[in-house]
Amino acid sequence: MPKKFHKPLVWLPACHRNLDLDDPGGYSVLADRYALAVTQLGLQPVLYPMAQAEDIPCLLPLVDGVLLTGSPSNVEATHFGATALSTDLLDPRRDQLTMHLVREALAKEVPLFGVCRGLQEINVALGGSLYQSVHGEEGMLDHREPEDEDLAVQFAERHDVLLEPGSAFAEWAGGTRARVNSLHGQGIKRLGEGLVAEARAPDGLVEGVRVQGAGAFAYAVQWHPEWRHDQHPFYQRTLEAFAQACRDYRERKED
Ligand SMILES: N[C@@H](CCC(=O)NCCCC(=O)O)C(=O)O
Repeated sequence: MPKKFHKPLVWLPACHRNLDLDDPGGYSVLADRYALAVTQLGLQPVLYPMAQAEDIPCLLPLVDGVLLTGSPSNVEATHFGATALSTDLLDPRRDQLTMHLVREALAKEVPLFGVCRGLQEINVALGGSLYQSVHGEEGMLDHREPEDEDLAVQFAERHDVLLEPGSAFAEWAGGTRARVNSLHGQGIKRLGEGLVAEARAPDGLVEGVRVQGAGAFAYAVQWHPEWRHDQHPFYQRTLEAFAQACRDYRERKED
């Protein structure tokens, strides 16, 4: 009898990039920092390349959590009733999968955590909308990273977030204010159905949400807790809470 793999499996949907212009086929990619963070939490990342929405009923039962990662690509504006900017880097295959995966993970009470683009995907999948260029909006900060700087600067803490008193975010942060990084041009405009804003940037932009009434862990953040999480207690405790939810989910599945 083959030994059952002991680590909870976490699905990290791929991004799709044309890394080699001589190879129009493109590549399914996952930034190692997400996979490494998941591994360091004692979980096993899985990618499922080429997975499509119709595969979700077969693939979702195989995993114990879903982590929607960030990506330089934008959620296509057509998903929230707007027109994509000509400058948008898009990833329609990722969108097509995650718009369904969000709803099915919530319906099946599979732990769900969204990071950056992942927050935006959850918001749009639940009927919300996005600012396409937060920095172009009156009174809003520029939330983009300094692209010409090295990664340590790009992912450095950039602004405070104000955390809802009594929220899980405040528990993980040990207070109602925390410093976070910021690497995004889109942002939540209208909240999706059932989302509760529990973290906001100084300009009021919603940067942390909870899915109200979710049967399992269901949170999303605009910042990147995977970045050097071992040096940032707020990031670490957020990720550990997701990991524990995946372990609990797996134990319930095995009962
Ligand atoms: N493109 C969207 C989402 C931004 C995002 O996910 N940034 C992460 C970039 C680093 C990485 O690849 O993980 C936006 O600009 O809002």
